[in-house]
Amino acid sequence: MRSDSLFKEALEVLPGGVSSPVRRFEPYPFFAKKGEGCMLYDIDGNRYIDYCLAYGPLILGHAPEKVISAVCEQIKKGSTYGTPTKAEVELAKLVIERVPAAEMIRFVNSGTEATMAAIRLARAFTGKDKIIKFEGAYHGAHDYVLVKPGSGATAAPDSPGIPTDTIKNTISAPFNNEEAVASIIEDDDNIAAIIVEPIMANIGCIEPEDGYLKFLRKITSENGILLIFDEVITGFRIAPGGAQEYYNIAADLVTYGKIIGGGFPMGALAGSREIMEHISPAGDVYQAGTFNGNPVSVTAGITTLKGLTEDIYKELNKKGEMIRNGMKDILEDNSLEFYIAGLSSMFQVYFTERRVKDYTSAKTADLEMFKRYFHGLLKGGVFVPPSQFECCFISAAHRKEDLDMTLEVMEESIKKAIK
Ligand SMILES: Cc1ncc(COP(=O)(O)O)c(C=O)c1O
Ligand SMILES: N[C@H](C=O)CCC(=O)O
Repeated sequence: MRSDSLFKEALEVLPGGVSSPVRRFEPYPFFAKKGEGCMLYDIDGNRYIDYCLAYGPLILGHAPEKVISAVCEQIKKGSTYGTPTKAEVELAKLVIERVPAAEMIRFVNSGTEATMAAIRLARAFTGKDKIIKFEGAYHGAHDYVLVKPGSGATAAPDSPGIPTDTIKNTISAPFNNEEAVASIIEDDDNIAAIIVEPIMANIGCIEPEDGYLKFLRKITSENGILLIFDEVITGFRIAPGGAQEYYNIAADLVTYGKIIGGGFPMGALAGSREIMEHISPAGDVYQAGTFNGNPVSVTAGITTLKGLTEDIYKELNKKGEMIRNGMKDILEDNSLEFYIAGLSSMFQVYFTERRVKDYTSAKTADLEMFKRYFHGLLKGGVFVPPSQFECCFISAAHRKEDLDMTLEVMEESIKKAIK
């Protein structure tokens, strides 16, 4: 069966034909058959150089041998136990070694669960109710954070079904704007936490301006507010210690997902002992999960973190530079207005004359042009996330020849996309 027919069947049984909204694109999404290294294969016989990488977790590429063999060994011994395991302790130590501000960690099943638990913990710890999040930031699909969100919810924000009583505790602010945050805090002494994606990767890819994260650190510390870094994407991607290491800032709480599970479902929240010991059963902030610390995901996480050597980070940075510089050259040669964003192994292009620094400037991008660019890439065998408001990722499995080929396809697709 081909993707077009399978999509018709899927529409009958899955809302919108997919299991997560971002996966849908027009006229129909391709259905994956297998992934290998940096390549993704569909059931129609096509092969794509993959820069979506399942929206970030696959930093070592698809099906890395060491991860797969460790997971297979684990599965033979059981898939879940409902008891503690030695592996959880090992993974906790691996994270804590890499992230100095993390002294304890709770494993959960997704980034959504991680941010939900972190916000509850911050509220309990501070005795305050409200949170500040940034416009266009995405922290998962739960009620506390679906206010001016990014990712798939950019098109239809502020989902129905969320009580107004919940939403009133979530204040959204423009990113990279010190005055906006300062004035919210000045007017309201009931703020428990600021939650921030240190690099906003769910509205494309937006970096913090110089000093912005330091400003957030300072204003939160001075006002008894916890600073939560949502590192579901940046964690273990831009440096072993994530954005905290990259920007040299210690957050009070940090949330993880994606890479920490080595391609299997997992999330986590971490922080100082003083804060984390409020989580049940050490403390009374309830957090629980049948699959928390699942041994299969934990095994994949351990193998992945151990595989992320210094050399791999250096290579990832180089590959990112190569793609970003190559794209700049192509766009300049074609006299297009554009903004190339990203660092390390993250990148995105916006077809706009504006410098993209927040939700409002990101929204000035030409979305029709992006659509044509996306379809051109797909036709040429390159898969990036189908939305302007997602980030592209490079893995350790991408080789120089894959990047060269990608730039050729990008050039062709951009030429065709210009109207
Ligand atoms: C920054 C960020 N936080 C939280 C989430 C939610 O993670 P998950 O999809 O694993 O629930 C995501 C992605 O989905 C994310 O990019
Ligand atoms: N942008 C989201 C995560 O980073 C995409 C994943 C999803 O919601 O399916």
